[in-house]
Amino acid sequence: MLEKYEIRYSTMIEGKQVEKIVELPNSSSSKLPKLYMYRWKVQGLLIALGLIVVLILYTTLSSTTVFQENPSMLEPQNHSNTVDLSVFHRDKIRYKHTKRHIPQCIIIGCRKAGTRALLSFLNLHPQVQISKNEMHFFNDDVSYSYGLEWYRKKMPYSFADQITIEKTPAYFSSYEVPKRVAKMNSTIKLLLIVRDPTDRTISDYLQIHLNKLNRGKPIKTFEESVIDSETGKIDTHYPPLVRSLYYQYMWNWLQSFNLDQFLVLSGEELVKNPLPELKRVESFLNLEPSFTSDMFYFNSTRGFYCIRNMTYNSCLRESKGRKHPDVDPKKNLQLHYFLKHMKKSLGKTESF
Ligand SMILES: Nc1ncnc2c1ncn2[C@@H]1O[C@H](COP(=O)(O)OS(=O)(=O)O)[C@@H](OP(=O)(O)O)[C@H]1O
Repeated sequence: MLEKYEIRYSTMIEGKQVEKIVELPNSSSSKLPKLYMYRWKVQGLLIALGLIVVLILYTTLSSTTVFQENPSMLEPQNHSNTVDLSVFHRDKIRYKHTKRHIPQCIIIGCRKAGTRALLSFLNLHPQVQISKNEMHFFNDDVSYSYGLEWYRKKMPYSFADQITIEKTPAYFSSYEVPKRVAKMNSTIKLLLIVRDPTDRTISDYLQIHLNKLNRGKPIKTFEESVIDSETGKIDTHYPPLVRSLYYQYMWNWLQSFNLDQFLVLSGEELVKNPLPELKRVESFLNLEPSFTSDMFYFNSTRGFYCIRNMTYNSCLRESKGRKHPDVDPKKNLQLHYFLKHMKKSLGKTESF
């Protein structure tokens, strides 16, 4: 610790430069040296004060703003479709009094049928909050073992009058899932989007094929994958094929839920024109009519409808809408008949 303090200064005495040193006394009456002695303590105190101010600001702000897009909350009394949603719903604002809720609606599948597009479009509705990630809660034993509270905490914040929607396409083809979902909420609403089984199978194959290619694993053509090289017959255990047998999964779901709890949507219709399919969802979920055609535009480069926003337009990632390999099922009679059988499965499922 410093005991002595001195000030050095130069001055001119009789034309000569003279340097003078004045020693300062180390007494309690000297304020400058005292402050200098305590400068670390003073700095520490200032930093602590700064941190307290930041903490107070953070707690105040985080309790008043949330990542919510909700025009109905901005205009609580006005739920009519005359509200210009393009003005409201795109602003993400965090609100007080929001909570994480267990989903009241789940998009259960099908894989590769347009589940991401459906979820993203539904997210435009002011009364909808979506879980952006696939949760795989009901089909993964480890996740399921964490319990419902774990699942709830993964959900986005929402207002009491909003619906939380989760999508995990693997739910549809997982045997255990219907029972587990029913145990959570036996009156839940379920959205199922289906697609022509042949296209869905090829899309599913393509996804697996590209994953293998990325990991440097051996790859096969579509035909090599669906036809067993030893028997020359259709490999009825090939997962992409099995996953297109919608009817058998639907049967399993109907053991746990009533038919009126499902809304079956068409993947093809969603691609052609999303609005009518979204209107069907709106009325199925008893939501205020809010979807309008100006929310979407057809992007000719992508070949799909995309979301029109006030500040930006957004399409789904490039991995959605890949170019399919040239498969001609008619070249293989067995495959042709198998796929025909699958189409019947689609017909039965769509009639639900
Ligand atoms: N608007 C829009 N934009 C892009 N893609 C669209 C859209 N609507 C539907 N689709 C179709 O969605 C298919 C992917 O389906 P999923 O999102 O269910 O796939 S996944 O199971 O989540 O991997 C994807 O399948 P592929 O064409 O086989 O890639 C698309 O055809």
